[in-house]
Amino acid sequence: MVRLNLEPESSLEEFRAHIGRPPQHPAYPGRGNCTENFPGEQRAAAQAASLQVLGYRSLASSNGSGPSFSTQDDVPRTDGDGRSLDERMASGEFTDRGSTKERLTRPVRKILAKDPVGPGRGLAYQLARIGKEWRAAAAVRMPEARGDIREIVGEPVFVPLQKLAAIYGGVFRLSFGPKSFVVVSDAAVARHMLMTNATNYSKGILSEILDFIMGSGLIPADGEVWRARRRIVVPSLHRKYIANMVDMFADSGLHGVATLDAAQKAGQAVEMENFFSRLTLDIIGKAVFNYDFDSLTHDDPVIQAVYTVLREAEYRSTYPLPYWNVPLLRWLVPRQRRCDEALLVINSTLDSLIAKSKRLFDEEDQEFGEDFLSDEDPSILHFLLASGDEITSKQLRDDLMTMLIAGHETTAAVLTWTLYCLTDRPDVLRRMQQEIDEVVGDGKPNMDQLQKLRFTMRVVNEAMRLYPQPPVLIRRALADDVLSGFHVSAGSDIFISVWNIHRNSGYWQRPEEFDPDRFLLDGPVPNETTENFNYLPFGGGRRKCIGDQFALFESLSALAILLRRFEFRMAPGAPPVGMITGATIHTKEGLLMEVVPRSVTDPLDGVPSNGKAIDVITPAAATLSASTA
Ligand code: HEM
Repeated sequence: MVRLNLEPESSLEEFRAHIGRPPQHPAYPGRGNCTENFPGEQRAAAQAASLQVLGYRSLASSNGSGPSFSTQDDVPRTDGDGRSLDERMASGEFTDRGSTKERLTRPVRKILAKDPVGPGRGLAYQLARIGKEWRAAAAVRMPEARGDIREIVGEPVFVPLQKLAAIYGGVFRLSFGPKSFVVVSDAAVARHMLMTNATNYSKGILSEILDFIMGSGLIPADGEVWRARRRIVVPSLHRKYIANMVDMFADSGLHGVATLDAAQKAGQAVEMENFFSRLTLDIIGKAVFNYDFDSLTHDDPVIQAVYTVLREAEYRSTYPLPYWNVPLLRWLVPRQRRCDEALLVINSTLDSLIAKSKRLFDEEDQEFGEDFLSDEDPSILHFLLASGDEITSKQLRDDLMTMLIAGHETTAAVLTWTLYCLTDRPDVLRRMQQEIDEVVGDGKPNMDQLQKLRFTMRVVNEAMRLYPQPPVLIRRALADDVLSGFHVSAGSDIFISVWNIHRNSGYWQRPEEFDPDRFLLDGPVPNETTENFNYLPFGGGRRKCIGDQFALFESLSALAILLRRFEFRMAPGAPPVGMITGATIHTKEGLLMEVVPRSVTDPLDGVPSNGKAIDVITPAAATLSASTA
């Protein structure tokens, strides 16, 4: 049961008037309409309309007409009085009411003003004057939504944040009792935090949550440790390394083809989120430490351990009480014991991989070029060892673990949501297949070919706009700052909602629509710079993703291989896809698809190839309907 009590602290209209902005918020044009000069009911209706504009794409149900798209619960969450958040917002309940003190003293002022004799009227006048000051003070305070932490526990957090941003604007405070966060949905503010004034922001809560798993790896690290590690790790993903990896991407993709073939022959639908999770785990294992999880074929304790800690990190990021910091509870609570056991499995596996790589490196007896590439071990681990950096095993483990996690579920989520976006856009799918047929055909896609898949790339770019992974970036202010005119104190925790920025009708036309053509085919591949920080799929500034090129080539390769060989349709009776949040956006019920071999004619020689895979490495074994969670 959701108990919403999100009460604004100051008046947005007053704020806008105060700083002389037009009443229509530039980032949320719908807002201006719904709050300006409207009596209550009209305002409520206008708010409802603006929520619809910002609301969710509601696709038809999955039985043949596409999956339905829902929030965490398919039934709208309701308050104690039975009303949903949407209904309560539409009723105008959250609309700003200026200063609370002014509001509370207003009835007294009115009574005093009726005093026929002088003193009451004098007091009323004084109260009115003070009330005006209170209202003026409220107008420059950051808008504030107050609530109950339970409202967002278990719900995809970016969903209520989008609704609240529609009311409170591009920068507002979200408070739960004594805890509060600043929510940023404004591209200019994001640019300020990520680039112009990036040194003022640390990873804050994220470092605290990820400490048990990534230690001082690049994602949670801050300050000098981060600077030193970034300088050393970034060169490991150089262009020659990625070119080297492209062949491995193709081999893994073809391994995936064999798995899908087997599922299809057995008449089984395939849960594609799970499939992509396994495919990208296999790829990142080889890329980072030359380890073949082979999770497409089987489950083993290491894979289980990886998922146990991943889910634990997600659980901790939304659980209000960090009881796992209490040693006794950590031992008493079964899920915490399981997590500790999983960490032991992972750490000892990583330690033995590091030892093996060191051994190989010592035996190699060869001079490396600047790229430190080795045929025997082309991994990032080898690079880090060969580049001669003095590094502790613990730091090495933290770096590897960070890249394993950063590069795995993000790419899996991008592929999952790309495929999802295609489920009701056969026209887009056909154009991709045509491009893939012409450029790659049945072979293994190489780097040159992948670079020519310009339309396929735009499809991935657009899927990352609609489903950014992660949907929210987390920061903590190290010193006081001013965001969009509002004072933010040192120590404030801040969420940059990439989801909101990517779906903002002030930045994007028809923001809820999947439209790969919004990015010009002959233009540059869109990124935060080309799109003026309205588009942040890989973040921006000095903490920008270091694996963006790796991930884009990996995604293109997987799509080129799979879409050449198969048609993907929602499986009959598949549950609604839904969304839940973790570090990335997960489906709620999986993306259950029917996989049908594709019949194609090779555009080069006109011979039907039936899209058969060349060089299938391993016969398929896994049934991919089991959840990895
Ligand atoms: C499509 C896949 C991927 C997406 C969407 C993605 C997204 C992101 C984003 C948004 C950030 C910035 C986080 C922040 O500012 O708080 C980030 C950082 C990072 N990513 Fe990626 N990533 C992907 C793939 C990869 C891969 C394949 C690797 C490694 C091989 C990787 C390694 C990292 C690392 C190490 C950081 C931290 C950089 C730093 O703080 O200095 N990512 N990623």
